[in-house]
Amino acid sequence: QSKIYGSVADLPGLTYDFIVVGGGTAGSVVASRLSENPAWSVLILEAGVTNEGVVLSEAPVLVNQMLSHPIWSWNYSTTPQPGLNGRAVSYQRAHILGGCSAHNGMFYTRGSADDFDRYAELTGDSGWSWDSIFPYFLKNERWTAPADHHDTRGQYNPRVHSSTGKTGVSLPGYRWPVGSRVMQTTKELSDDFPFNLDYNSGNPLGVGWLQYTIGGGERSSAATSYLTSDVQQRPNLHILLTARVFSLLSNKSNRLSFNGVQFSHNGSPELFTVSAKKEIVLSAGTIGTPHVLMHSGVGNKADLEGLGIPVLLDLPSLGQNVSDHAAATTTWSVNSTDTQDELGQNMTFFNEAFAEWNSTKTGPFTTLGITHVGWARLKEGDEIFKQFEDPAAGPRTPHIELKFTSGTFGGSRVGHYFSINVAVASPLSRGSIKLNSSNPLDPPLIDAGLLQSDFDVFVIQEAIKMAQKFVTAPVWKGYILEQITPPTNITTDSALRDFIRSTAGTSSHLAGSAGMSARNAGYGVVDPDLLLKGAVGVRIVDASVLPRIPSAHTQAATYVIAERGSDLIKQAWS
Ligand SMILES: Cc1cc2nc3c(=O)[nH]c(=O)nc-3n(C[C@H](O)[C@H](O)[C@H](O)COP(=O)(O)OP(=O)(O)OC[C@H]3O[C@@H](n4cnc5c(N)ncnc54)[C@H](O)[C@@H]3O)c2cc1C
Repeated sequence: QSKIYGSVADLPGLTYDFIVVGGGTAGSVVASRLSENPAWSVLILEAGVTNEGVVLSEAPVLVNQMLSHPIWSWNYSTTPQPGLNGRAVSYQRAHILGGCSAHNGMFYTRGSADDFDRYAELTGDSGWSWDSIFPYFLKNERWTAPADHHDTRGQYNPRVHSSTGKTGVSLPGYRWPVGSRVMQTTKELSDDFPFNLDYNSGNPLGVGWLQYTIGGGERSSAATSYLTSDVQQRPNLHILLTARVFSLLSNKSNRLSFNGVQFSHNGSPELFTVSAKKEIVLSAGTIGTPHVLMHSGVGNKADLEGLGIPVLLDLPSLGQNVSDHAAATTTWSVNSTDTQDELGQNMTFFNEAFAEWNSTKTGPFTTLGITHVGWARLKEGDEIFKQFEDPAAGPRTPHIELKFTSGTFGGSRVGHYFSINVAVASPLSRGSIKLNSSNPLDPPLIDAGLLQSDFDVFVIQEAIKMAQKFVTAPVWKGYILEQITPPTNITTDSALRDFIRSTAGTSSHLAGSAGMSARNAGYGVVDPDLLLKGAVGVRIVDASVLPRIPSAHTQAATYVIAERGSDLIKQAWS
C-alpha cells in the first residue's frame, strides 16, 4: 500500500502536523525523518512526477538523456547573463520525486571544513561548524562497494565515511583507462597536482578519486534512499505528486503566522488548501522556495507592490545572494578509442553495455566518464587579491575545481577525447531570483549571476591554464593528440577571457536565495534554526538556506542541512 496518492480526494484528510512543500533532495529527507515518529502526520506536496521506473534516472550514464527530456525538468532559463556576454542559458531543476538528486551528476563532494566553519560564524550557531555537521554526513551516507568490486584500498579514507546511512556512495564502478594516467600525473607533477586520498575529509585540496551517489551500480537519490517502499508505507506519511504549491496562507493572529498551503493538482485550475498543525516545511529548492514565498506576500516590499501582490512581510533578502559555480571545458582529441565517447558512437558497445547493466548492474553504465576530481587554490599573494577580496572560506578551501573526464564533458562530439571541465569553486559573483508576474504559474526571473565578477573570470582563466599544464606530464605523451577547446589560436589572456565569457555555463548548483543569518542580523531569511524570520509556522530546509555556496557540488551540503534540519524540528516539537 504505497502512500503515493493519485488525487486530492484520496488523501486521508486536509490537516497534517507537517506539510513538506517539495519532495526533492531535502524534502524527501525531512519527510522521511519526521514520519519516524508515528504520532506525527506528514504530507509531501511535490510538483513533479514519480521516480518509479525512470531508467534514465536509475542508470548513471544516462543522465544527459534525462536532462534533455522536458518531462523531468522545470525547463527554466536564466535571464540574459552580462557575465556570459549577454547569453541566457538553460537552467535545470528537477521535476520528479527526489528532486535534483534524481537527475544530477551524482558527484559526492562535501566541501571544506572552512566552508562549514564559516556557516557557524555567519549564523552564530556552532551547530553548523564542520565538527558539528560531520556526524550528519555519516548519518546520510551509506558507503558501498563500487559496481565492479575492485580493490579500493588507497582510493579513499574509510575513516571519514559511514556504511550505515541512507544514500549510497561509491567510487567509480567501471574504470575508464584514462584514470591511471590521471593518477600517474599526480606523481609526475606532484607539486601542482598532489594526490589527495579523500577530498571529503574536510581538506579537499589536491586530486582524488571521484565519489558518486551511486550504490550497487544505480543512482542513489533522496527518493530511492529516504522514501523507500517501507517508508512510503508508514501510515502517517502521505505523498501527493503533480501537486504544485502556489502560496502559503496566513491565519489571523497578532503575529504573522502561516498554517495553510494552497496548491493545484495535475494542472487543473481548481485550487486546494491543506493545513499544518505544527509547521510548513518549505523544501522547494533555491528557485522554488523564494518563488512560493513571494507569491505568499513575503519578500522585497517594493517588488511585490510593483506586481500588485499584497505584502505580508517585507523581507528584502529573499531571493538575493544566490550563486553558482560557473564552468568551462578544455578538451583534447586522444590517440585511443577506449573513452566514454564510444558509448555514443558504437551502438553495439552501447547495447552490450545496457544489457550488462540491466542484468547485473555492472559495466560502463554504472558511472560517468569522470574518474577524478581536483581542487586547487590560486597562488598565494596573487595580484588579483589586491583588487578583490578572497571569497574562499579559508586556507583549505579551493578557488578552482577540475573534473578529469574520459571523453567529452557533458555532451557529444564525434571522435575520442579527454576533457577537463573547470569551475569556480568559491565564486564572488551573485545573482537573484525575482518574480516575473503575479501569476504563480509563470517562471521566476532567474539571474544566476554567472561570471558577473571579473574575479570569477580570472579563476576560470587560471584553471584552464592549470588544465593545460596537467597534460604536459610525460604520461600524456603520445596519448593527447590536439587541443580542441579552447582553440589553439587563443594566445593571450584577454582572448582567453573572451572565450570564457562566450562559452562558459552553469554547474546547476544555485544556492543561497533564502540564506541563514544570525538571530539578531538585520539581513537574511531564516535564523540558524531555519525558521523564517518575521513569521511563525514556516521553516526552510533546502539549498536556499546556504549563506554562501560551498566550495563543492551542493547535494552533500543539502543532505546535511536536511538531516540537521529534521533534528531541529524534532527537538522543537518533542
Ligand atoms: C543538472 C544538475 C546536476 C547537478 N549535479 C550535481 C552533482 O553532481 N553533485 C552535487 O552534489 N550536486 C549536483 N547538483 C546540485 C544538487 O543536486 C542540488 O543543489 C540539490 O539537489 C538541491 O536540493 P534541494 O532540496 O534544495 O532542491 P531540489 O532537489 O530541487 O528539490 C526541490 C523540489 O521541490 C519541488 N518544487 C519546487 N517548487 C514547487 C512547488 N511550487 N510546489 C511543489 N513542489 C515544488 C521540485 O519539483 C523539487 O522536487 C546538480 C543539479 C542539477 C540540476
